[in-house]
Amino acid sequence: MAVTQQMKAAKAAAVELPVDPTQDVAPDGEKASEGSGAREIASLTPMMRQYLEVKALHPDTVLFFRLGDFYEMFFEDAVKASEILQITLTARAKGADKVPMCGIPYHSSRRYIARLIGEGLKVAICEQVEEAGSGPGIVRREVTRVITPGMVLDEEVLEPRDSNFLAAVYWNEKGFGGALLEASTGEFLAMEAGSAAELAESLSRVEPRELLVPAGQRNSAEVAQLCSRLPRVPAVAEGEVAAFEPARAAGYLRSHFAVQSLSAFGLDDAPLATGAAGAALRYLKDTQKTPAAHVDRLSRQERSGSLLMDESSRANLEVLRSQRDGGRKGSLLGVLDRTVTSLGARKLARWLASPLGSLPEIHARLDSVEELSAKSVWREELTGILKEVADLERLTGRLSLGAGNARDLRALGVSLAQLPRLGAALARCQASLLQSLAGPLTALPELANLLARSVVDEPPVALKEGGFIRQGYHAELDRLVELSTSGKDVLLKIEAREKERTGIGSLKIRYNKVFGYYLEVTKSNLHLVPADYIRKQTTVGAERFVTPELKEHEEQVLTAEERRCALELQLFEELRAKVAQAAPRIRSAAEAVATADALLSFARCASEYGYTRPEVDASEVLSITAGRHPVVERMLGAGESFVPNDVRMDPEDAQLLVITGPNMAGKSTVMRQVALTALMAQAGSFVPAKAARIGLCDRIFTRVGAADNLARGQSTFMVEMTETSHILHHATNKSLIILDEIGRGTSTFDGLSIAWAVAEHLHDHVSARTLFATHYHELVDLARERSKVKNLCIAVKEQGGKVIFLRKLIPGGASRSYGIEVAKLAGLPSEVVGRARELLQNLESGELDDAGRPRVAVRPNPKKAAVAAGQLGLFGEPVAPAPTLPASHQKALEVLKSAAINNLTPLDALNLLAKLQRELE
Ligand SMILES: Nc1ncnc2c1ncn2[C@@H]1O[C@H](COP(=O)(O)OP(=O)(O)OP(=O)(O)O)[C@@H](O)[C@H]1O
Repeated sequence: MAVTQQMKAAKAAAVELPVDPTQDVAPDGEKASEGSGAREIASLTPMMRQYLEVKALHPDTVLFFRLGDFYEMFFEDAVKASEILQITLTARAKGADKVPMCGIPYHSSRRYIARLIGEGLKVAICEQVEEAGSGPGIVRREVTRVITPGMVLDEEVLEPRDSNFLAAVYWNEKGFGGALLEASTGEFLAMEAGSAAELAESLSRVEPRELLVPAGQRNSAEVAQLCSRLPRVPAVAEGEVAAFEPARAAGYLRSHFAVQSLSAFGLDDAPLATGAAGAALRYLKDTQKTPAAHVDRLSRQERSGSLLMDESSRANLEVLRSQRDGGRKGSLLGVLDRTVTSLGARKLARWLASPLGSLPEIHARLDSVEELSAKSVWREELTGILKEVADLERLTGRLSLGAGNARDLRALGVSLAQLPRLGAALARCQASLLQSLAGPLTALPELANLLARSVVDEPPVALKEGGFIRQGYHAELDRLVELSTSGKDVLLKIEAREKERTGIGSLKIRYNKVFGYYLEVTKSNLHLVPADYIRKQTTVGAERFVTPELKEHEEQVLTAEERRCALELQLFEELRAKVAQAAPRIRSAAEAVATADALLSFARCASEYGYTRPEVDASEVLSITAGRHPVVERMLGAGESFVPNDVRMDPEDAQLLVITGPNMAGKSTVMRQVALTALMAQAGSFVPAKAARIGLCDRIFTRVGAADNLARGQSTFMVEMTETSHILHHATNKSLIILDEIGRGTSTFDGLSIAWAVAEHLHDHVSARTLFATHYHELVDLARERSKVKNLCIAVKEQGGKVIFLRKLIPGGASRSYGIEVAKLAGLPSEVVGRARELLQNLESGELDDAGRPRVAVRPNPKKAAVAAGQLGLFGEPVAPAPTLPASHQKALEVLKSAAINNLTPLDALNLLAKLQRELE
């Protein structure tokens, strides 16, 4: 029977069935036939029916159905999950209709959830919401929350050093609106943009994990455009169309934030951003089943004010991830992230993804880095304190949401206790930014004290059984704890006394839910039982008794225990409310911790990697002395060293640098290092150079390599041209452009023409600082025509027939590409290399064919050529009537004949022969 049919049938009918959940086929074992709805339903247990009802409400999720200590998955969910999670797929049933199922233990569910989320799936958690046996029928179960790639609160599912944003988008003919919401911290941003590309640029800074779009739009052209620019978004979810509707969304946001107008958030004139923000917040509340009290702020994000970069430029420059495997290793972030806290790590990633656009802010960061890099003792001191600070943002988020436990309170308390020390250390600094961080860090002493006094050092994970409130914090709790512990002691005393009184050595005081505490006497000792024992129950080998004294103590012990747990829970809630109240102050402190940690990380890199402070100003100059590539220099093997290079760009005479040089010489490396140096400087970091002057850039554009977007349905050349077109349309005289081998995706002449025209346009109309690497050596001639074009090349030396890469950038154009030498180095078969050399020689002779193309020799088939030559009488009389050749080829024939006579080079003769052969074929 088809699974969906079974599910549909379950929805349609309601029949009481046997209780055993494992028996999900008809009691008689008969196979239900297709379409036999009622019988199919009759074949389900109440549990399976409940499952199917819940699943019908959450069809787009993998449903985790709680059964005892396991989450079980059934039907397609089980098939999918067992494959992804690599767990055994079993079947529950008898007969032919087997229901696929698999399960995972409740206690280790988080890592399984993380894997499913990582695949872009949603997981609905269905829990038992009442005690077993507390009502008639099977226990009630409900979905308590839905975890989606963009909606994660669980510590174990979240990647500590990565942000986890949901991006909601809404658009109409006027433009695009977006909202970014981090469920675990409550961070909430909204923005508007003129196009999908512009919006994607803003969203990409935080690498959102999920895109929320209005229902029915998943496959729209707009979503396709956004997704193609946000390649790291693993999932697209749809939300109710009405939730995006601006007026309704505005009402929803006003009521959530309890404000009259959204003007304080900068959203009163931003209907598209409002629509996206309203839908994002609703999605959070719907999936997490929470009022989302921790989302207590919303801010409008403006594009201006930071250095803009689109996702593909960020990817080309390997800012956050390496292109090799998408990991941090091999990326700029991988090198510069020396942060201690997760807060700092996330902050640093944001700084690199979105460097600053304002000089005072850049200088403030640079001042801080300068001070910290000079004082290693301070760095050590600050690092020591930061090691004690947990993820304040996420802890507060969890606790404010009502999802945290006593361990979170403890971790928060310990962290808060460190903050005044951190504040005091920062207050000693000279740099104004560092000093300004001290204030928020010293603003929470009461909460730190409260948590230190109230929560034990090592609280249990579960709240239900108490045991996490510190002795001395609450008098009534202390009394109850005393009562329940002393009550237990009293029971032990009673047991010892009764053993002695009765002479029954095996007498035991035991407990069960039906009788509470009782005295158990084995059958062989019954004759010793005193008259005041009241018999309660007989079991196989023993009898159970109670006494009035025992019952009185039972009352004390049990009620004290119960009241103690209830009181601890109440105290926990009170503490949690205090944390929620202080959330804005904790967040400011978290922000200060993150900033200090990120600055410290920059300082550590500056001092350990030999970076220098860049001069950043409002000019359009970009001048780097002895610059290095921050990542390549750290990846070189033992014995290798990075060769530093100077690059100077100036609007007067060096605005466009044409860089030529052999393959593998280091063209891409030098261009990327210039872009990364500018980016690092604007992020507030020192740079890998002896000296650097960076005129503030408004954007960095790159067109590097053949980013293969075939998956997006575009050819490599089309992608190249689309990206180039984007650059030509958006670059300004403040931009920095990196163009690597423009035009290489098409034929030589087309490519050269395009490259030339692009360079001319950038020089004449855009005046952006441009680095242009090319293998078209003809472009070197542009410098003769355009005053602001400078030629640079990377030096190589030929020695003993080998090419030695010197990696040094020198003035002038390269004379050769050495592509064949590189191909040889790469291990191409010697036969192929030899043939390539032969062809190259021919091409370089500059001879053109009849169509005006450079002539490429075709290696003749010796046998056919001999026949052709014989037919033409080349070596004497024709052996057969010569074919009539068109006039153009008569000339070739003449040349060939004279070649034979005049002993021209064998290569020329062969070429002519080959040409003739082609004609004859
Ligand atoms: N300045 C340098 N010092 C040391 N090693 C370098 C330097 N520049 C480049 N390299 C090394 O040379 C390798 C090739 O450099 P790169 O990819 O920049 O060459 P390219 O000229 O762009 O080559 P192609 O034209 O084939 O794309 C790099 O991976 C790096 O390991």
